[in-house]
Amino acid sequence: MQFLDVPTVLQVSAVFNLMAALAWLMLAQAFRIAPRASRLMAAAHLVRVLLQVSEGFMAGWPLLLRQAVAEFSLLLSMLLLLALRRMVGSRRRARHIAWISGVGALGIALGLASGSVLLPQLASMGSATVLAALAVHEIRRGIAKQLSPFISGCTALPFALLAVAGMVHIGMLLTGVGGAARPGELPTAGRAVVAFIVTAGITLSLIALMIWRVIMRIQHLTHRDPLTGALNRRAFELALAEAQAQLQRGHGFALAMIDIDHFKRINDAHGHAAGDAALQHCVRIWQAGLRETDCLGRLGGEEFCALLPLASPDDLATAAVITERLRASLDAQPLHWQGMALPLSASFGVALPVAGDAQGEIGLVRADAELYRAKAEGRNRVCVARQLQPAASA
Ligand SMILES: Nc1nc2c(ncn2[C@@H]2O[C@H](COP(=O)(O)OP(=O)(O)OP(=O)(O)O)[C@@H](O)[C@H]2O)c(=O)[nH]1
Repeated sequence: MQFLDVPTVLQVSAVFNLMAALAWLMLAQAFRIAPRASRLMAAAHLVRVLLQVSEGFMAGWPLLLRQAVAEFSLLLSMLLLLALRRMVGSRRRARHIAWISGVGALGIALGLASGSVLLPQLASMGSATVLAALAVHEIRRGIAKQLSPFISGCTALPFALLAVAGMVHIGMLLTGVGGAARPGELPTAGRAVVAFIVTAGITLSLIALMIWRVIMRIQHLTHRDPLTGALNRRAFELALAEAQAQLQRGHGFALAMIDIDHFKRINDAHGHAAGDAALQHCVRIWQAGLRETDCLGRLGGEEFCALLPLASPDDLATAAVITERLRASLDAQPLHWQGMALPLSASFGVALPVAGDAQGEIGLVRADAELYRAKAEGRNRVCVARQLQPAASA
């Protein structure tokens, strides 16, 4: 790549990093989008800018100092992994990142102390490579379920490239092939371009993750009840209409209407906050008892409905078993409120939907009638609708 001027590539890279840092800071400060993750990203880019800009000043510095700045900065720029974890909503603790970075930093320090040129480079590149591989894993775990394999693959690609480039670099350091750059020396044009492409790719990947996160947040706000996290009425009605459409294709489901028993008493005796906590408690318990394919909606107040997909369209017995499990689990787990255990129970009405009822209203009315019966028969029970007989053909 003789036609490429390495200092120019480095300058372009520094300007790119500076713009990216400013953009992340703007997202954090002005738009308040994922502020902590955005600030971490800005910091990671600024480290790279400082490194690239300071190369001119460092020319007269002792070799040891130049090498320390170069290797520790590389490790520090991997701060972006912490930002990435936030964006994909990783629930695992970040302790392993601290361990890998700590071992890397120790390796760099020991290498510098021993006067070796190779060891600090191996330590920083080794830990950066492991952290990049870890980033690929976090992306696959965090978003692969919600996005197509192509999109999650594209998002993970720059991190995979960084891991591969890191391994190649380590190989070159160990074998001496390709004359790995000594600290303070300019990299070859090829390396400068690869570093720039990987940096730009990682930035684009993180921007894509940020957009995905914002979309998920908007979806959550528009589809979920803010108090309990269950689907709101509108989202539940959409899910029901979709399930009705699937019914024509032979995919059955059941509806379980739910109403918490004597809920007013909780509000009256312990206050509205206790009532809110009771609603959250119930939803937490029911969500834990439902499968991923089921959905739970809050239709209003203390009234909920569960939509339960069935393997066979007439399988009312399975729906009754699932609903009974929901009833029993709430009955067994009182709400702990200000040192008291408040018993809670709910009544349930189960019915199958009716074909041709596009919005599922008939199914809801039938389940509601069973719920009414459960209340009338003493509450804390499940009542199941009789199966409708298919209309006799003419
Ligand atoms: N804390 C709280 N209370 C709510 C909320 N939405 C509705 N409520 C209350 O829920 C209560 C519903 O009471 P009722 O419809 O009489 O029903 P109930 O006391 O559960 O009696 P049964 O259904 O007959 O067992 C009312 O007091 C509402 O104010 C909410 O979001 N939070």
